Amino acid sequence: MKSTGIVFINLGTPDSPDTAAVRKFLREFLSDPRVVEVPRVIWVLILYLIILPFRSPRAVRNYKQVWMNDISPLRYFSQRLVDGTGRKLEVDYPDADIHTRLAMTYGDVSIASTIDELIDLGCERLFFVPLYPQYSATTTAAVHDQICKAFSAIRDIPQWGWVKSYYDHPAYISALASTVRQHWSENGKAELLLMSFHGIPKRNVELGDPYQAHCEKTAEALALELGLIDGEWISTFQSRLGKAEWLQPYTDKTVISLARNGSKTLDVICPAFAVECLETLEEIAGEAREFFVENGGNELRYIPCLNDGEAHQNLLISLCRSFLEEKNVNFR
Ligand SMILES: C=CC1=C(C)c2cc3[nH]c(cc4nc(cc5[nH]c(cc1n2)c(C)c5CCC(=O)O)C(CCC(=O)O)=C4C)c(C)c3C=C
Ligand SMILES: [Fe+2]
Ligand SMILES: [Fe+2]
Repeated sequence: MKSTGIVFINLGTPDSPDTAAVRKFLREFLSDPRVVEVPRVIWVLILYLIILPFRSPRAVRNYKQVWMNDISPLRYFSQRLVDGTGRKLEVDYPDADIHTRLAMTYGDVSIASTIDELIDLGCERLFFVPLYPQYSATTTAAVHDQICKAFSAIRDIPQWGWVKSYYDHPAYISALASTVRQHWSENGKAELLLMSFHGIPKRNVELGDPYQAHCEKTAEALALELGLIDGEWISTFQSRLGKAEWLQPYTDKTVISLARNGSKTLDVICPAFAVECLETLEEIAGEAREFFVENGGNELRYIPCLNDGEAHQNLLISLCRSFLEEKNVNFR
């Protein structure tokens, strides 16, 4: 088998929880036209005059709350996930020469430099796995853009493939269901399971982004797998930015209204996030929990992401399998 490079890609994260690093990360991320589809001239003004000066200090405070010694949770768990999956791949494919890497869409390590490194190592085949179960132009297409941009500077492009989405993959749904069952066995079952997905602007969906439909399919498949009936689960969208309408119902408003209407216990899972990050640890396990309790709830129990668990590693290997086992590649 020809040497194969497998690149798992996550969003990116600041190098440290200080103003300079957070500003640098937000500037790169929020300058991508895939992420913010506002006319450039207007957006540059908003970004440099409002978002970066006012959001960065708040983001720094939030990142400080979740930082793990010298590393962000997103980088820590993503790296462990990729290292564990790489070790498993060596066992599953002992005769193959497979190199696994973690790359980030924004910040280090970039997709372009990872591609260069793998080609230098002799990889003739490359496979990319964006760690986003649900496709969105804001995340998955941004990864695709960078892969193609990197290849545009390369003369002899390797054979390559990618995973577009895996929102209803049986191994993904069953891995999520196992974490929920594990949580129930340790903590008991709350009155309601809330599945909170990262939001995107509503307009993106109206323009054809399939993200909302993918999230709904994940939520329905997970509820079905867990045997939950209507009224025992709900799905919502978190992390909105700016004044425009984002996908609804909003997680924060839902958590508050559930508590005000008498809910006492709530289990929350964030299926769109492969690993823990600011948005799960600070926004859900921190802020949403406070909202729930301040408004009359007793307990919001956060269910961890799939992180570097074995079920997640097996899922990623399933996503790579057809590419790894393809026999008739490079017809030349
Ligand atoms: C799960 C998929 C994600 C989608 C879809 C997504 C869309 C999206 N995000 C923003 C703005 C921000 N996101 C931020 C953090 C963040 N976003 C994701 C994932 C998705 N984003 C992750 C995994 C993280 C955490 C990164 C980390 O370091 O832990 C942030 C920065 C933090 C903050 O200030 O809240 C912003 C800003 C937009 C505008 C958008 C779609 C239009
Ligand atoms: Fe985001
Ligand atoms: Fe957030």
